[in-house]
Amino acid sequence: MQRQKPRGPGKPGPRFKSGKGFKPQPGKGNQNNKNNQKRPRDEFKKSKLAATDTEIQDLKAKYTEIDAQAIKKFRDFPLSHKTQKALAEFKFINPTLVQRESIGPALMGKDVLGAAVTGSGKTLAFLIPVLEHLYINKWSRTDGVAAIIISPTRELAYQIFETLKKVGKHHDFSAGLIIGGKNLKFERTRMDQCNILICTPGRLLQHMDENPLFNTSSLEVLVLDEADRCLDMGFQKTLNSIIENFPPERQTLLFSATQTNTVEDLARLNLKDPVYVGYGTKAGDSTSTPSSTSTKEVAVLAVPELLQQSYVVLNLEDKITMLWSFIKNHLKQKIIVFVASCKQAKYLYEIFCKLRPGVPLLSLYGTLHQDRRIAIYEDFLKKSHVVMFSTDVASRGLDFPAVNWVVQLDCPEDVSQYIHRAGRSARNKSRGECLLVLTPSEEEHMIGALKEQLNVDIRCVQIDPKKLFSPRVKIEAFLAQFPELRATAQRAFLSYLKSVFLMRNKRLFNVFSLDLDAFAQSLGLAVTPRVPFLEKFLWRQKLLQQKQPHDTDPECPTIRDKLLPKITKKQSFGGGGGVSDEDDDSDSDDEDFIRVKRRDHDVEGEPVELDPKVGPNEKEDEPLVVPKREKKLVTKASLAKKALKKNLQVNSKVKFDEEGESVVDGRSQMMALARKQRDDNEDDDDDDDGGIDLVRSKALLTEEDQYDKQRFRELVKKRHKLQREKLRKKAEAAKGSSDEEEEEEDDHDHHNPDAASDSEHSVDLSWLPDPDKIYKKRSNETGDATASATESDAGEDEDDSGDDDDDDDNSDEEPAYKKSKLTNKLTLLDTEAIAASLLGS
Ligand SMILES: Nc1ncnc2c1ncn2[C@@H]1O[C@H](COP(=O)(O)OP(=O)(O)OP(=O)(O)O)[C@@H](O)[C@H]1O
Repeated sequence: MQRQKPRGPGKPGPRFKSGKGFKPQPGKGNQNNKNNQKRPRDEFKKSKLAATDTEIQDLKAKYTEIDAQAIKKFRDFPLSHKTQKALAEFKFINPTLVQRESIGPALMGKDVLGAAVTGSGKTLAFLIPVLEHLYINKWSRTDGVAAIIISPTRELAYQIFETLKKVGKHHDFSAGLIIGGKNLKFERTRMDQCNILICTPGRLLQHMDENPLFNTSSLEVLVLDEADRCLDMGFQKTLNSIIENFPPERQTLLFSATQTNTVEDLARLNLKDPVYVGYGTKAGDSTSTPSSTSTKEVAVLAVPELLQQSYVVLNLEDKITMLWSFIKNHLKQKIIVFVASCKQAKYLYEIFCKLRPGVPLLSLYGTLHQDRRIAIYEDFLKKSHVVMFSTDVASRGLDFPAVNWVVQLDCPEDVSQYIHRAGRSARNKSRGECLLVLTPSEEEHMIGALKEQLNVDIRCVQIDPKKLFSPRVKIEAFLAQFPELRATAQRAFLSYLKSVFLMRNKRLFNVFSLDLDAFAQSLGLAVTPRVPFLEKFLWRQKLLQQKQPHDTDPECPTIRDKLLPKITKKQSFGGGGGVSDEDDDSDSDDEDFIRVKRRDHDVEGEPVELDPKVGPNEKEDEPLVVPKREKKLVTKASLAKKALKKNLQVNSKVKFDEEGESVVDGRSQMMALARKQRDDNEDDDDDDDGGIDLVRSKALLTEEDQYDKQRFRELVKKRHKLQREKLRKKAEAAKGSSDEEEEEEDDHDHHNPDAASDSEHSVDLSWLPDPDKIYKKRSNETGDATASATESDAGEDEDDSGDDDDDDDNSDEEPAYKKSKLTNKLTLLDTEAIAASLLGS
C-alpha cells in the first residue's frame, strides 16, 4: 500500500535556472559571483535528488522479492542507505526473528500483528518500516504528521523515542515525544512540525481535543506498541476517540509480547488482511476469527528461553521478611521488585531506605513527578547493583540492561502480566531469573494457569528459615519514631487490600481470605487500620441478605467474621462511636486512591449482589461490581466547605465587660459577615475546585484593612474625649474660685433666652479659661487679629468635641501654647490650659 504523499507547502523545488547560454552580465559582478558559487551547489543538490530517486525506485522494486527465510543480516533488506548506516553504527547487524518476519510485510505497506517474546527487538521491527515509509515517500519536515506511535506508558514512549533517535540518526525527519507531565504549550507549538510522533494515549487525545494546529489528516502509519494493553479496558475509550480522528486509509502495525486477536479489536483498528507474525493457528469458533474460518490465529505466549523461573509460597505477613532476606543475600545484583500499588512501592522504598540493606534503592511508580520518573528510569539503566521497587508502570517494554532478578512480590493479575514483568530480565539472549511470590490461596490457580498457558514447569523453592532475617522490630521502631512513615504504612496496607478487592479473578484474589491483623503487623503497624471500603461492601451484603434471608450462608470468611458484627447502620453510616457521616466522606478519599486501569473492570455499574466468601475453589468470574462511587471528586477543600456550611464554630471567643455582659466583637462580626458573603458567592460557583481565589482574598483584605483603620480612629477619638473630660472636671474645680465678673455674665446669660438655649445644645465651654481675662490686660500691646484668632480656636475646640479628625486635619492652626507666648506673664490657669491642650493633642 504505497500511496502518493500529498505535496506539502514547503516542498523544495528548483531555486534558479541554469543552462548552457548562461553568461556573466557586465556591471553585475557581485550577483554573477554569487550565481557562479550557487551553480555547483545546486547541481550537486540536483544530482543528489536524482540519486535519491533512483535509490527509491530500486528499493521499491525489491520489496516484493523479500524472503524472510533468506535474510541473515540487515543489509539483506532493501533499506535506505541512511537507515543501513545507522544500524551498522549501533551494531545492529543480524535481525532477530520478529524483525526478519515483520519488516518485509511492513515495508510492503501491509498491516502487521507482531507477537514475540519480551526483549526480542520488536521496537526496531516497527521503527525501521516507519522510517523507510517516510523516506520512500520523500516526506519532509513541512509535510506534517506521517506516523504516530502509541505506547501505554511514558517511560516506554521515552525509550522508543531514544531508539528512534539512534536508528533515524541520518534521516532528516522531525520527531516528537508527546507524553503527560511535560509542558503542553511547548508541545502544542511544535506538534504540527513533527513527522513522527511518539505518544501516550491520554496526551495524544488531549492535543487532538485542545490543539487547533494539530492535524492528523496526513497520517499514513499507526503503530501500537504493547497493543494488547493499549486496546484493553483501561484505554478503550481514549483509544476509540483517537482512532476516530485518523484517516481510515492507513497502515497499522501492532506489536506486543502478549498480542490481541479479538475480532472487535481488529475491527476497531480497521485492519485489512493483516499479516500475523509470531502467531500459531488453533481451532476456534468462526465468530472469533477475523476471516470467519474454523481456525484462529493465536499469539504464542512465551517467556525468554534463558529466563529461570521459580516461585515461593508464603503467608502475606511473611513477604517483607522474605524480601529483606532476599535483598541481603543478593547485594551485588540488579533487581526489580514488582508490587501491586504505588503506595506499597513508596512504603517499601522508604522503610528499606531506613533499614539500609547495603545496596542502592530506587522506586518507580505512576504518582511520581514525570521528571523524577525519567531520572529514576535513567538511574536504574546505569546502575549495576541496585534494587528498584516498582508498580506495573515498569512491567511493559522497558529495556533495562542486565537485570539479574525480577521479584513479583504481589501476584500478577494474569499470565500476560506475569510474562511482561518477568520479561524485564533475560532480554535479548541474556540470562535472568524471576521469582514469583504467592500466598497459599494464590498458588493453585496461578501456577495452574502458568503451566497451562506457558507450557513450562516452574520450580517451587523452599526458603531456608535460617537464612531469613526479620526486620519487624526495627520497622516498628521506625514507625513509632516517624509518624509520616506510619501514615505511609497505613496507606500501603489499604492500597494492597484495595488492589486485591478490585481484581476480577476472585478465584485467584480473595481479599476475605487474608489475615488483616497479621498483615498490618508485618508492615510495622501496631493497630490494624480500618478498611472502610470493605466495611461498606459488607454492610451492603448484609442488607441484601436481610432482604433475601434464604440466601444467607452460614459460612463466613475471615474478614467478614471480624468486620460484620462491629457494623450497625448507626455506627457505620450514622453518628455514634463508629463511622460518622464525615468519616464516610473521608473514606471516599480512600476509595479514590486507586485509579482502576486494569482490564474488564466494571467499576461504574450499579451495586449488585456480591458474594464476599468466594474462595479459591468456588465459581470463577463472579461479577464484581464495586459500590458505586460518587461521581464528584471529594477534595479536602470541599470537605472543609461542607463543615463550614454546618456553621460549626470551633473555639469561638466571647468577651465580657466589667458588668459581666458579653461584648460584641465588631471585628469578628465583620469577618463572619465577609466569610458568609464569600460562601454565598462560592455556592453560586459549583465548579469551584478548591484553592485560593486571589481577587476575592484581596478584596477581603482591603475591606478588613479599612475596617481596622476606622476602628483605630474611633479609639483615638475616644481617648481624646476622655482626656478632655478630665480637663473639664479640673477646670470646673478651678471655677469655684472664679471672680464676680464671671457670675454677672452668667446671670446675664440666664436672662438671655437665646444664650440659654445655645448653652443647652452646645458644649459647655464655661470650663475654658476666659481668653479676655488673659488677653484683655495687654490688648493694647496685641492687635485685634490675635484676639479673633483665639476666639476661633475656641470655636474649633467645640467642633472638635464632635470630631477628632478635624483636630488632625486642622493641624495648620497654631496651637494654643504657641499663642500664649504672646503673653509675657502666665497665670496658673493659663499654664493649666496649656498643659491641657498639650495633653489633648
Ligand atoms: N537486531 C538486533 N541486534 C542486536 N540487538 C538488538 C536487535 N534488535 C533489538 N536489539 C536489542 O534488544 C533489546 C530489546 O529490544 P526491544 O526493547 O525492542 O524488545 P521488545 O521485544 O520490544 O521487548 P518488550 O516485549 O519487553 O517490549 C534492546 O536493547 C535492543 O537494542
